[in-house]
Amino acid sequence: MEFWAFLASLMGVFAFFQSLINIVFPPDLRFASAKLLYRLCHCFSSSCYFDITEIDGVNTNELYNAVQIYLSGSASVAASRLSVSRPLNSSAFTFGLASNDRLVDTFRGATATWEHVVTQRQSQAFSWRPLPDEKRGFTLMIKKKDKPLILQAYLQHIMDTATLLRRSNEERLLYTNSRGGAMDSRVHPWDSVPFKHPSTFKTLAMDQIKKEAIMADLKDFAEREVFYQRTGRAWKRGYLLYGPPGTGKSSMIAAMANYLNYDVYDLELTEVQTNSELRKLLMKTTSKSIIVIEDIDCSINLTNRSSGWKKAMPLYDSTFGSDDANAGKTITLSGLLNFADGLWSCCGNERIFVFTTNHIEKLDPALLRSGRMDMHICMSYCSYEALKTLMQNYLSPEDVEPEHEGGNAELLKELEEVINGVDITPADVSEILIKNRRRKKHEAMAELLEVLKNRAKNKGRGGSLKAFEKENGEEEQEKRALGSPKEGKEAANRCNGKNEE
Ligand SMILES: Nc1ncnc2c1ncn2[C@@H]1O[C@H](COP(=O)(O)OP(=O)(O)OP(=O)(O)O)[C@@H](O)[C@H]1O
Ligand SMILES: [Mg+2]
Repeated sequence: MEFWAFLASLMGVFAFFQSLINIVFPPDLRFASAKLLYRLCHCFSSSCYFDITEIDGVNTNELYNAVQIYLSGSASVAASRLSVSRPLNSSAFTFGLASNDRLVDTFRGATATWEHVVTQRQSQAFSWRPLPDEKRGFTLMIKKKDKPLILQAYLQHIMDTATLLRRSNEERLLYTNSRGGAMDSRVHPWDSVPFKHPSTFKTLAMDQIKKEAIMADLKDFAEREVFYQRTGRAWKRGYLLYGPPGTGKSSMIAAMANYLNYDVYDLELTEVQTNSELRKLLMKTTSKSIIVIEDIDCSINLTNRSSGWKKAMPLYDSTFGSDDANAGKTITLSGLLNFADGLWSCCGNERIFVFTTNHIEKLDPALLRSGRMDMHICMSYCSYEALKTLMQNYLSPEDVEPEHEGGNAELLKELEEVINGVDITPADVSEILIKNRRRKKHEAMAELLEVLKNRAKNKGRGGSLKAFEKENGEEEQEKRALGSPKEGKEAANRCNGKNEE
């Protein structure tokens, strides 16, 4: 009984104080005073907080991704509750901090507490820019006294560690631009899968001098951040790969990516509607990546910027009005050049642009002009040197050594003589070797020789690539190897092994 009387009097006191607060602080004032109280507490608090959200305005926040990777390393040992995932096609498990869970990290004696904050986004009735359903972010809490000492260095340490972790996992990604597929394609315009192309410079069949020049160029690019900064140049490089189908242009891109450990962005230009869309895609690529536009002559008409070219371009045929009327509504050559070369191309660092084409003669001179693409690389028909690489790949290394016991020397000599007069792509040679791989090695080589001889007989061509190379001497060869910019038609003729008209 006494207990109930006590409880009743306690509730009476509570009600009295509540009505007193209501009288002294009207609702407006109450909110303001709560805010004031919060600020006061904050002033006297010894901690400070930083929010790192997944989406920063329109851009994906690179720091958020870096924190996620960085914490995934320590999360697996330190956190009590983890999210574990295995991305599609990936070979590794990824640990992450579960929603609203915490993890304590230390850096140079200072303590940093991380919290992964995931909240539901309020449903959007209509939006020009649909956002994901969940709002994700990390909150970093550190002591105020540590702020000047560690903040800059700690965040940089996170970025560097995340890069290292990603590279050591060798989980590089192949991105492609999605359209209409994903609901949030405006926020995440790139879809990605792990990049696992096995092509390397070792397996790539081409002339050794050319190959080494390209590798040296790539290495030089990747190692010369200071040079680019000192000379005021954007840290990017452009390569134009041209040549007949099946000569290894795509394989070369994969070899480049594997050599430098870069991600690959395969840009499908026909999926991009406007120049501004192109710019946005570019903004959402990461550093240390290769941005590829394959078959550039087919993706967009780049022969001429005058009105004549539109007729030839089914993609734009009906949609085009006057240039002015359509400015900004369609993708144009100048938009593409800005993408690869203009101010926008510099958002981000250490990026390589690669364009490929089977028809260099169709490209606008603006795209070929000196300095636009740093290197023009002709991928041409199979030379004897390239043939040897392919035989090493598909047969065995010893088979291409003439002095090898059991001797394929005769066959090799004949192959060398015949291939000089035949235009055969590495893709065709690969096919023949794959088809015959179950047979004895010398039988596979004999089969290849047979095919080459037949081709030489049927074609009876004089102006093969090799003949052309011999005619034009070493100097010309070298220029072509490094691809000094030149008119497209001229370059195409050389690459196709024809004499200039
Ligand atoms: N230079 C090469 N070295 C090694 N393999 C090659 C080479 N060229 C072609 N191949 C083989 O032929 C296949 C097709 O080559 P690839 O796709 O790289 O040619 P491409 O030049 O990109 O052709 P396209 O112009 O049709 O896109 C590859 O899978 C590879 O096995
Ligand atoms: Mg290709």
